[in-house]
Amino acid sequence: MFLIQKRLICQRVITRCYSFDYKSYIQRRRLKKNYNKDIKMTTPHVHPFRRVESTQSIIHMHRQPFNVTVIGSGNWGTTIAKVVAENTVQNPHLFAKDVNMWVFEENIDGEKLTEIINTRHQNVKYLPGIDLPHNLIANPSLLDSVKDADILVFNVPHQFLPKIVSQLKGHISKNVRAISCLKGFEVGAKGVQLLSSYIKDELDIQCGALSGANLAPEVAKEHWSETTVAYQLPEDFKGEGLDVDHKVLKMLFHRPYFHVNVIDDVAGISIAGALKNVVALACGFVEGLGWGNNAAAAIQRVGLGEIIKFGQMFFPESRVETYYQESAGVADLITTCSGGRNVKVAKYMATKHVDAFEAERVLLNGQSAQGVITCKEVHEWLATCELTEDFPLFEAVFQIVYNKMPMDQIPEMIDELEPFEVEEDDEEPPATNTNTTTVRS
Ligand SMILES: NC(=O)c1ccc[n+]([C@@H]2O[C@H](COP(=O)([O-])OP(=O)(O)OC[C@H]3O[C@@H](n4cnc5c(N)ncnc54)[C@H](O)[C@@H]3O)[C@@H](O)[C@H]2O)c1
Ligand SMILES: O=P(O)(O)OC[C@H](O)CO
Repeated sequence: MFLIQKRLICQRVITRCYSFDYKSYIQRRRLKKNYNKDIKMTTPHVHPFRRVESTQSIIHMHRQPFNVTVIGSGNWGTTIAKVVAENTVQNPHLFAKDVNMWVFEENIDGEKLTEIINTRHQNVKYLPGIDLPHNLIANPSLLDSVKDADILVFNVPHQFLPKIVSQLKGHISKNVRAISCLKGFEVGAKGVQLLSSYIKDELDIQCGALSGANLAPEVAKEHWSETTVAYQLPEDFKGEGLDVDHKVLKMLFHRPYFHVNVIDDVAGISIAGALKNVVALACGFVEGLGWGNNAAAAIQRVGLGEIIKFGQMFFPESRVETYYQESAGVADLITTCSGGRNVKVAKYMATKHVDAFEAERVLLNGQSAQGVITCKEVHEWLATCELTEDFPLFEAVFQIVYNKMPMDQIPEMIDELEPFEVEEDDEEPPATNTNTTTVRS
């Protein structure tokens, strides 16, 4: 036995030494191992295209690395810009190092926010206390920030999106690709639209989405979390290595502390991300009323049901599995209902007896609780379809926020109990023998 083993080892060593280049074999194994680890660590020398023995590998193509611009610099906008800028430095073959971040300019104690970000490398207003990479360049001009971009990452509170998109119209090439990190809907002449579809339609560019259980302050501090990116290859996809695909997106967003799963269900992750903010407001109301964890859990249960129903009814292309399998689904619902801004605003409304806008003003220092706007958009859409009664929790949130409905009426509003009817049966019940078990063949 010992002899056989020894012979096998010798054979392997000989094969490695003489039949091919052992060093490159080890190198390839290392690259493959890193890639298979779902790119847990990204280094300048490891990217998915280099290990592929393909003539279309990115190192053979005549394309410059992708330029990335982040549009938005709020709490999440700045956090995602940090994530992206860390990855562009580490993957110079794939991405241009400098990342432009469009900043809605404002003065902070006499200084421009863009100047503060570019010199002190902190967004002192929207992400204080977090050091930003030096290759993240704040730019107050929207058009200048996008002029060389291959990839646009949209990340603004969604009420500002239409104006931004209208300014961009006519200035963006069809070959640009985009990811929307926004949570909300656009309700207008086209009915209810995903924000990624809105961007796609308005700018004529392919757009996916990023959404997950991602409270920005935790991601910014590099506490581990997961997210979901969803993207569908466009009809004019240029090919691997020449265009944005799932691998490129993973390289752009995945960090050791921010684990990315890339799928193609753009609708599923966007619906879940938008609607969980409405559910979080309801959670905040019952928390503010002092009703405790059971009430919050009940709200989340009903809320998840309405989220899935909304998806199935209006976006049948969304997949039910996404809601429970992906970070963008139930995980985001849980984290937002535990510690998000929507729940804080709603709790403050309940305890201080102020409206949502006053609560936002007092608590958020210019940030936005997106559920406040989303519940109105959802109500408008459901009212148009005469379906408000089918979504009693969403409707209750709207009525509380905009029509001062008392919060303690939520349980009655969402009560689903059907009246229990006893069926009259005149027939004799069949004789049963409780000691026997019927085995079906
Ligand atoms: N913050 C989070 O934890 C988080 C996490 C995941 C997703 N999101 C989503 O990301 C999106 C962006 O959220 P955020 O947290 O970055 O924003 P935010 O709530 O921090 O909003 C502040 C931003 O809005 C900008 N702003 C103010 N007035 C403006 C105007 N007139 N035009 C354009 N911009 C203006 C400010 O300059 C600032 O950049 C939202 O849809 C949100 O739901 C947020
Ligand atoms: O702070 P919120 O309530 O806007 O929620 C933040 C994120 O959407 C959580 O993923």
